[in-house]
Amino acid sequence: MEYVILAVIIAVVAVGAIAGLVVTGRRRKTLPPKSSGAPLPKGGVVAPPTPREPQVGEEAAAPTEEPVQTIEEVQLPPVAEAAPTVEEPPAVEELPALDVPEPTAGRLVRLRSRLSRSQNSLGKGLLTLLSRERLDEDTWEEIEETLLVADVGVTPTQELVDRLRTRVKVLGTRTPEELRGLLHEELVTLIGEADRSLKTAKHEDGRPAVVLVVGVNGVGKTTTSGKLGRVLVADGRKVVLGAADTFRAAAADQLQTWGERVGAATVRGPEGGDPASVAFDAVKEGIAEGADTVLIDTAGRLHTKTGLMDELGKVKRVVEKHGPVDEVLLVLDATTGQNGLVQARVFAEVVDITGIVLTKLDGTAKGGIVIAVQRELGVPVKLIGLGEGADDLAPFEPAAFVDALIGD
Ligand SMILES: Nc1nc2c(ncn2[C@@H]2O[C@H](COP(=O)(O)OP(=O)(O)OP(=O)(O)O)[C@@H](O)[C@H]2O)c(=O)[nH]1
Repeated sequence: MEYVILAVIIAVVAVGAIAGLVVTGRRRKTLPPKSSGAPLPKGGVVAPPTPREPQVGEEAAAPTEEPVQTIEEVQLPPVAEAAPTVEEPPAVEELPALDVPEPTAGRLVRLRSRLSRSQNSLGKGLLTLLSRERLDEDTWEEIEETLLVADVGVTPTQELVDRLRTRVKVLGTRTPEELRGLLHEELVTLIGEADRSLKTAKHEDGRPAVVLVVGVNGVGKTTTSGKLGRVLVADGRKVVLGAADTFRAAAADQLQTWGERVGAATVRGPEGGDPASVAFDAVKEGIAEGADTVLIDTAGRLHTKTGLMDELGKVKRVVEKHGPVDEVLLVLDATTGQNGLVQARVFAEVVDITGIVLTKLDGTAKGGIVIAVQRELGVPVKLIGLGEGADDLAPFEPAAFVDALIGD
């Protein structure tokens, strides 16, 4: 019996011990993992903590006070505008290709043969006379006459003959090369040095240079304005033309055609309109377009000096409301000789001429007018017209001109 009681006690103790072990093992398994020191996931990005579920018995969080909007207050997103209807692109009008004017440098050399009439009478004529074996008084008189007929003018002719006489005497025997060199030198000296550049560059304040082209009708004024526009375009300038010769609609058409060929805009007014107003508008347009040069063709169809004075004076005054005029170019027809000089004097009294353009030098033996007109007015010849072609206007260079007259 004592053994039975002992066995029961041992059994109870054993069961108790086993039960204790099972409970401890279960508790260990439910312990939360230690958060501290846990390694970061690759890339160093820590995921945001997941919100803790509210537990029963915990206080509910106070509600956030969101303003309640009425239906009227709700802003609706703007209604997308109706997609624009796709318009057909306008038919592209075929524009005529613009001319590319010839470069201005070396034009006189290219056109030298156009001076053939002056070459024969003035250049070659003088050389033949100077090459005579005996230079007697008669020969010197012939030399003088040749110069006068070529319109060199009385005073310059006298000067030249005197210098030639002295130099030929000093020279003694004369070879054709020596004579050519001597005559070249003396003619260039007679033409003289001057600033022949055209003031056509834009001003520092952005205002375009303004060039007035003046002269009587028929001298080639409009043609010269057109050709000069091309010279400027060839030199890289942006040009606006002003057709202030409102007496003849054809003159404005003519100028516009010249402009269109090189992409220069032309400002014109009604036929018979106020030339000063067209000139003013042309400069205004030039400023608006950011042009380098505004070239204004004026009218010369005036029979009285007072009329001319009034009109040209007004054009200049009105244009100068935009700023000073940079060049006033007087166009003269070389074939009219002394008559051209009379016109030049009248114009010089009305406006300050800054340069002369001698046209039609290709059609005359009177190339000496270049010397006479400069002397007469004290204004340099800046350009010469050597034909009716678009690029037959050349900057005047004395040495190249004399070369062309007497040959190399
Ligand atoms: N041979 C030659 N003809 C020229 C030259 N310059 C102009 N002409 C011609 O001279 C003629 C008259 O030229 P225009 O430009 O109409 O003369 P304009 O002075 O403007 O005359 P208006 O417009 O009537 O006032 C035209 O047939 C031109 O082709 C030149 O250098 N050589």
